[in-house]
Formats: sequence, C-alpha cells, structure tokens
Amino acid sequence: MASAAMAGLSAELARTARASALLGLAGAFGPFALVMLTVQFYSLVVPTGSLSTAVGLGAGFALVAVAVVALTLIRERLLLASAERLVRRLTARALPAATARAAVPAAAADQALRDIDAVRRGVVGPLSAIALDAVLVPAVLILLAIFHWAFALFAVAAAVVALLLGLSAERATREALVEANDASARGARLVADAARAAEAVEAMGMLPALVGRWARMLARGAGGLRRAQGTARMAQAATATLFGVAQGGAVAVGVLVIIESGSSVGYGILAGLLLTARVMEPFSRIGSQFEDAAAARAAWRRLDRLLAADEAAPAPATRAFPCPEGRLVVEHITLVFPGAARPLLRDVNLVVGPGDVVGLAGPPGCGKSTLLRVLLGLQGSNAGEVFLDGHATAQWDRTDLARHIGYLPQEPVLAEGTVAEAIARLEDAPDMEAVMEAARLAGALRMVAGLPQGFSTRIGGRAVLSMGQRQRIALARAVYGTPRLVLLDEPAAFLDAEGEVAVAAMIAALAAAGKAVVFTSHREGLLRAAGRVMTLRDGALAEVGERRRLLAAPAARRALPQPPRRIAAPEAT
Ligand SMILES: Nc1ncnc2c1ncn2[C@@H]1O[C@H](COP(=O)(O)OP(=O)(O)OP(=O)(O)O)[C@@H](O)[C@H]1O
Repeated sequence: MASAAMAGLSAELARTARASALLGLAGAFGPFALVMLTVQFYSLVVPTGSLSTAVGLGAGFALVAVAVVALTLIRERLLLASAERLVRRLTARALPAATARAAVPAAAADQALRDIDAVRRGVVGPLSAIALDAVLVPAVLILLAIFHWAFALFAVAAAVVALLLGLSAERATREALVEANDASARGARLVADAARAAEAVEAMGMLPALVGRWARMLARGAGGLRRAQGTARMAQAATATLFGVAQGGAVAVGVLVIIESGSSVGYGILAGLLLTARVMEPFSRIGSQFEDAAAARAAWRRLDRLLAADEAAPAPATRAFPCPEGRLVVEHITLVFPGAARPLLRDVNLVVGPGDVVGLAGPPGCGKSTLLRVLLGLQGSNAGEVFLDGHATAQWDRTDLARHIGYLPQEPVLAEGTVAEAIARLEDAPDMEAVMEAARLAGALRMVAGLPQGFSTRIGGRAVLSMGQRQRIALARAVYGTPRLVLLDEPAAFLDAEGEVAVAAMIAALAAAGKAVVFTSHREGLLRAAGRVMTLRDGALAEVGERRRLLAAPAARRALPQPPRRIAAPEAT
C-alpha cells in the first residue's frame, strides 16, 4: 500500500532526476569535446610538433574542463536542494505520525529519523550519481558511432552485459538485504528501549538476556545477508573483469576497423578506448552500491507503511477557537486498542466545569493515563467526542489548543535547556515573572532556588535532577501561562508527604482561579483534594459515592457512625 505522501515525494524526486539528467546531457558535451580534443592532439600536434596548435588545444581543453566542473556542481546543488526539501517534508509528516502511533514514541521517532537519513543518502549518494551518469550513455554511443559503427555496437553489447550482470545480482540480493536491514532496524529499536531503562537492565542482571535477544534478531537476517554480500561481491568482481575485457575488446575492434578500412589512423583506437570506458563506467560501479540501495529501499518502505497508516486514519482539518471558560465535556468515548479483547474505555461521559476538580482512581492499567491522553487529543478514540467550551478538540489546531491546556505526563521528561526554559515550555525568551509564578504555584520555588544557578541551571548533561525535582519542574510547566484546563497524571508520584501537600494546595489554588482540573492518583490523601472522585472499572467511568470517599479518609472515618465491632473468636483447637 503506497501512501499518497510518499507517492507525491517520489514524483518530485522523479522531476529532480529528470532535471539532473538534462543537466547531465548538457554536460555530456564536455567529455565529448574532451575526447575530440585529445584525438585532435594526437592527429594534429604529434605529427607536426606545432606549439601554437598545442597551446590552442590546451586552452580549449581547460575551458571545457571548467565547464564540465561547473555543470557537475550545478547538478550536485540541485540534488542537494532536492534532498533537503525531501528531508524537511518527510520529517514534517513522518515524525508526528511515528510518535502518535508508537507505544514508545521516542524510539519510533528515532527510527523515523534514521530512515529519513537513509533515504537522503540514497538521493545524494553514489547510487544517484551512477543513475545520472548512465543517461550520458546514449550521447557517448552517438559519438562512438561517428568514429565507427563497430565501436558503438561493441560498447552497446558490453554495456548490456554489464547492466544484465548488475541487475541480476541486484535482484538476487535485494530481498535478503532489505530483510537484513529491517532486522537491524528492529535490533536498533530494542537497544534504544534498553538504553532508556539502562539502569534497571544492569541492576537486575537483564543484560545477558537482552544481548541474546539482540543477537538472535540480527542472526535472523545474518544468513541471508552473508549470501547477499557474497553474491554482490561476485557481481562486483565480474563487472571489473568485464570492464578489463571491454577495454581489450575496444582495442581489437579498433584494429579490425583499421584493417578493414585499410587506413593507418591510430586515433580511432584511442577514441574507441576512451569512449567505451565512458559507456561502461556507470555500470561498473553498480555492484558496490547494493547495500546502500537496499538500506534506502527498506527505509523508504518503512516510511511508506508509516504514512499509509497515518493517511488511513487522517487527522481532520483543524482551526483555532476561543476558550473563554474551559468547560470540558466528554461524550460517549469508547476506545479499543487493536488486538485487545475488550475496550479499555467504554462509553465514558464526563463534564468538568471551571473550578471543578476531578480525581481519577482505579487499579493499575485500567486506563487512567490513556483517558487523559484522549482528553488531550494525543490518543484517538473509536467513538465519542471531547469538547472544550463547545468546540470538538479533534477539530482544534494543536498549537492553539495547547495554550489553553496544562499537562503533566506520568514520566516527567524535560527537554535540554535551562529550568526557566523548561517551565516556559521552551519559549526562547521566557517571561520570568510568569515562570516564577508557575514555580510558586507548583511549590517548586525553594527547590529551584537550591539549584546551582537557580532558574538558569541547565537540565540534562551533567546536571542530573532527581525524579522529584523533575516532577516539580514539570508541574510548574503544566500551570505556566493561562491554561484553562489542567490535566495531571500522578502529580505526586515522585514526591514525599510534604510534596503531596504542596500539590493538593496547588490543585486548590487552580480550582479557586476557575481552572478545570482532572488528575489521576493512587494516593487517597491527594484524591481528597478532588471535588469528585471517579474510578475506571472494566472501561466504564463511575463516580465514587460520598460515603466511600469519606470512609477512605481516616479523619472522617472516625466521625462516621461506626458499625458494631466484632471480636474474632479464637480459633478452635
Ligand atoms: N498505544 C497503545 N497501544 C496498545 N495498548 C496500549 C497503548 N497505550 C496503553 N495501552 C494499554 O492500555 C492499558 C492502560 O494503560 P494506562 O497507562 O492508561 O493505565 P493506567 O490506569 O494509567 O495505569 P497506571 O495506574 O499503572 O498508570 C495498559 O494495559 C496499556 O498497556
């Protein structure tokens, strides 16, 4: 299944290839002229010893050489510009598609970027140069025919043999090389995942098992790869031999031409030699490029599959909407992950008005984080819709919607930069007053003040922050600016009791300021900060009754009428 995006890119590449080929044809007059000048040198200067003719021919030679270099440079520029455009457009399409669909977005994005690079190398690498040089062949053949039809015929035969050799070797190695490349991409994904959990891998002795898996994955493609590489090398050696034989053959043809025409003109042989080499040259280079070609082809296929899946579930056209209140309405959301036996979310309905605080509880894996991702529009659903102030979030332009939303993901990953930049959502010139206000609200001011350079401390590199410190900065980022809807996934997961109190205070302050707040938590203490507590059970969202909530609170439990205490009878002996 070819994606429309890749079909469009491939049509654009074809246009670039045609333009480059035309430039190449124009450039073909260069080698043509160079051969003619070389031949003239032998026929005019060698017998007469005329210095002025030699100088004139030398000047002509230099002029033509400069023109050839200029044309080659223009062609290279054209290819580079085209590759750059291709990379830009592919990145803009493939990166969001990869991260939106993958279970581990960072690894998927990494793979997509590596694939884009492999495609780029395919466009600007030696393979495209060979293809473009091959378009010169007809021009050189015409030139050969001018000397003698026998040269042209011989060169055509030699080129056809070289081409057949290259194509059959390519066909024999193609699948194995593409498969090996896919296996290596899967192995790279495994390593990327492992690197993210490097400490757990080492601490729990999982390294040998991981290395074993990786080796098995590579071994699956290795047999085919070895055979393919063997075939490719043989084809390369055969082409090199053919190249040598063709050179000798051109001399033989030249000799035959001289004998047949009865002339003693030696320059015919020279021209034949030079031009036959020119015809054979692009074909002789094919053999060494199979692996790069397979890597580019495999990368292109993976990107094509990714974009085709993205196009099968197209993102609707979006626009900006006003968000004066921040009223969240969730209607009949149902979500079934592909391959799952049951829906993770089943007809979920929820209304969160300005100043409302909803706590989401439920056992691990029941779908709390996924529901938050659906509310954010990061995860689609099979049915139902999410509205903010009456506008479907699916139709909302993401950048515009993001201004009205604060989000704390479960894993507080922070981008490289200063603490202030991280809180200000990577704005180039953060509004320090707003940054400090967000940090104050998130209870992070004291912690940031204790960092070596306060808000200017760089995150990443050697400045390693604890999970708790990162979570506080990520909380400040969530409330930075003027979000109307704040969604927090386990906001106190990495904090101590004092931190939990600070988060509860932050939630209360957000509610007092009229923000709609939804947060997930396993902590009963924090859930008490919610006006309503909902649980997800078997995909259905239900409100926890007031009495059960109070029962969960130790202070309130004492205030409630207690059921008569039953004293356990001693066990019968
Ligand atoms: N993109 C996805 N594709 C397939 N399954 C997924 C995807 N994302 C999440 N799941 C599955 O959905 C289930 C719910 O995950 P989720 O993280 O929403 O649970 P949770 O209630 O937040 O759990 P916890 O309390 O442990 O954080 C899990 O079994 C998870 O594997």
